[in-house]
This record gives sequence, structure tokens and C-alpha cells, in this order.
Amino acid sequence: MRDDTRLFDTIAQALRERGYALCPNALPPELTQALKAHLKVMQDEQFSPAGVGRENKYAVRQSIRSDEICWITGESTAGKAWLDWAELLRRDLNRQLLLGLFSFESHFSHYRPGDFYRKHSDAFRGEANRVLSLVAYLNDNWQDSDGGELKLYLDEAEQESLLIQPEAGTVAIFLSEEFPHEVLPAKRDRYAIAGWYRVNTSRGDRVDPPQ
Ligand SMILES: O=C(O)CCC(=O)C(=O)O
Ligand SMILES: [Fe+2]
Repeated sequence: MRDDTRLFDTIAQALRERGYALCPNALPPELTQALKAHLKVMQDEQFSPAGVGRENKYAVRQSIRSDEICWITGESTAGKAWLDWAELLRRDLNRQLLLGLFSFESHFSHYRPGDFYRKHSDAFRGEANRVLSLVAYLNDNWQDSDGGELKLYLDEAEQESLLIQPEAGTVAIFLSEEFPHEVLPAKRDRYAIAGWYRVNTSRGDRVDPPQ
């Protein structure tokens, strides 16, 4: 596998300074290829409507998000390669930023034309579950006119925001509690992976994250 030390350094520095990192061409090209090839052979039935909320509050709410997802378990070669890469990043960020990231969960997402995910936060303040969000994009030749950007709100008043195009190889990483964001509707199919690093908040009889 190629050496991603410099990329991980850049990500760590951006997280330290701003709380987010946007990196075009960040995924190793052979990993991007493998994930795209895997998406092509995946059947539509492997995807199911995405929900919102955690555990017993989880529910499909198509007025909030209309994409379909498939959790990545590592059973496929491409899925395993992705999890391996996310693990290298986890270890490096823990070493550099002392974040204590403990586990990682991620899913493929498919937004059909017109699909969206309204403004949301990936974690709830004070509930130290999802600490860091990692999104990787898998779409070739994305054009401005295709829409489908990730809109990341940068300040409390949500006046300032960034638009990120879901171009293959681009990776967006941000502190889950700090940056509300939304997925704008696209004019073409939009494929991505969304993932979250969590800290271990297990205590007493409650195991969290759930096994
Ligand atoms: O696909 C994206 O750009 C972000 C998706 C997202 O925000 C999520 O799944 O929580
Ligand atoms: Fe999100």
C-alpha cells in the first residue's frame, strides 16, 4: 500500500487549525477504483432507505433524507480495503491529535437524481459518540451543473458555508459536533461513503457503541 503519511499529516494539521479538512484526490487511486467497481456489481437490493437517529430512535424519514445506504462490513475485498485505510487514518489521527478514536462505522450511500439530506449534525452535543465524520466520494467527472454538493456550515450563525463537489477521490473530514451540513439534490446518481469515528463511551452495563 502507498505511504499516506503526508496526506495524514495534512489532514491532522487542518483538523487542528480549522476542525475540518477537504482533500481532493485523497483516496488512493486503486482504492477508489476498487470501490467504484464494487458499486457496479452491487445489487440495488443491497441498499435500503436510510434512517435518522440512533438505536431505538432510528426511523426512516424521507422528508429529511431520501438516499439509500448499505453498511460496509468488510466482507467484500473493496469494503475491507476501505476499512483498512480508515483504520490507518484512525491510528495516525490518534497519534497526532490524541483524539482517542475507538471505532469506525461506515456505509455506501446512493442518492438518485433529486435525493437530498437536509441540514443535520452527525452527533449531538454532549453525547460523545460520533467524534469525526469522514466522507469519501466515488463519482467521475462531476460538473458544477450536476448539483449534489455537500454544504458544510462553518459558523454558529450559519452564514458562512462551503460547497464540496462529490468528485471521485475527494475526502471530507470534519468534527461531527461542530459542523452542521446538508446534501443538496443532484441531477445525476451520486455515490459516496459516509463514515464516523467514535470514542468508547461504554460504562457499567451499557455497551456503546453497540456490538
Ligand atoms: O454524502 C455526503 O456528502 C454527506 C452525507 C452525510 O452527511 C451523512 O450521511 O451523514
Ligand atoms: Fe452527515
